[in-house]
Amino acid sequence: MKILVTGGAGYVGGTVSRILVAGGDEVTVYDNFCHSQRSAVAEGVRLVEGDLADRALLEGTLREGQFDGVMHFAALIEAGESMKRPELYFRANTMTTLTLLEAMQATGHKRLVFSSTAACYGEPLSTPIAEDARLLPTNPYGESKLLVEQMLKWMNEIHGLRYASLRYFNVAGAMEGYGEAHEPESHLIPLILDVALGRRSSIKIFGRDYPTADGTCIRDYIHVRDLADAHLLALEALKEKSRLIYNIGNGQGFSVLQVIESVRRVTGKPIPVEECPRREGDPAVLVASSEKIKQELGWAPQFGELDAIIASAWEWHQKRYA
Ligand SMILES: NC(=O)c1ccc[n+]([C@@H]2O[C@H](COP(=O)([O-])OP(=O)(O)OC[C@H]3O[C@@H](n4cnc5c(N)ncnc54)[C@H](O)[C@@H]3O)[C@@H](O)[C@H]2O)c1
Ligand SMILES: O=c1ccn([C@@H]2O[C@H](COP(=O)(O)OP(=O)(O)O[C@H]3O[C@H](CO)[C@@H](O)[C@H](O)[C@H]3O)[C@@H](O)[C@H]2O)c(=O)[nH]1
Repeated sequence: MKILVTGGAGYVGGTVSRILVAGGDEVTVYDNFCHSQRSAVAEGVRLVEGDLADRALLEGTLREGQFDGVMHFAALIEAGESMKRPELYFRANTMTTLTLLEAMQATGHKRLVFSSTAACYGEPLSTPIAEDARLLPTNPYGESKLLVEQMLKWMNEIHGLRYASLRYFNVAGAMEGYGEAHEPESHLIPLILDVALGRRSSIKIFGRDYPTADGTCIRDYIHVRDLADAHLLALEALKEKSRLIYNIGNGQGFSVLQVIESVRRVTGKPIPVEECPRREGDPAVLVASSEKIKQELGWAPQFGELDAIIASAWEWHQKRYA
């Protein structure tokens, strides 16, 4: 298949484009490198350097490529930053996606896999969270993605756009030769691994006063390889189905302190911590029910154990900074 991958120089888009290329698909990456490096682009893909806001370039790329599907990863991704600069997130995530949808409509592209997020749910009323749970984001990042989901619903109903919205929980881990390196890094696991490598002196714990057993936030960590598989299944399913919404998580929650303990076990390094106030906009607990995609598409994640996910990230992190 011919696939357009927006944000293909990033962590998840870079992983998925490598898997697509390895499977024989023809991939075009569209990225402006605002949060990534050119060197992260997979070998064997065509690269278009550009901003999603550039309607003419986007439309030209689509018209020329005549893709079988679009995978849309490009976005700003920091919930914490979105609490300080909400306007940035609505422009970068919501408005640019509208530009993409318009360009797809103008060029006859009908299949989209969209990177949505657990942040659409906000503070859940109960866990694990199913897809029909209340959608009430606690930060503008989540809202910027929920607005896209609402646009997608109407583009589907009125223009027949076929889409899959995958609500990822916390993505982690690495595959052979490629892993998580955000620019700049704000995510818990790579930051703790930096401490293990001696690149940082300690890890900040954002909040010890949450209503959880140890007082720190709980998240559901999903291996990037398993997440990538969900994308391939969703793209394939869109040949038959027209509107898919799925949670992608492991169904098990780990607190910030448990993640730090896991890194200590896996790396054998002491990890000094620094207790800090809460980061604004963080929900206390986000744990997925992913039964729907398992039942409907036969998704079967391979990495159930947090230690295994972290071990894969650790292997890659050490090589990257060797
Ligand atoms: N990493 C996670 O835990 C997680 C969880 C839930 C959802 N998501 C979503 O998954 C997607 C990928 O996340 P990631 O972790 O790979 O992030 P990332 O920052 O590594 O990748 C995003 C890529 O998009 C590019 N980009 C951003 N804005 C652009 C624009 N306007 N035009 C062109 N390129 C642009 C960046 O340069 C970068 O290469 C995002 O949509 C994110 O919201 C990620
Ligand atoms: O230095 C740090 C960094 C993070 N945290 C905490 O660790 C948890 C995980 O944080 P982080 O790794 O930044 O991820 P999230 O803020 O949970 O967001 C991720 O996971 C969401 C889905 O759950 C996605 O929507 C986002 O794109 C993705 O960044 C949160 O409770 C943070 O408060 C710390 O205590 N110290």
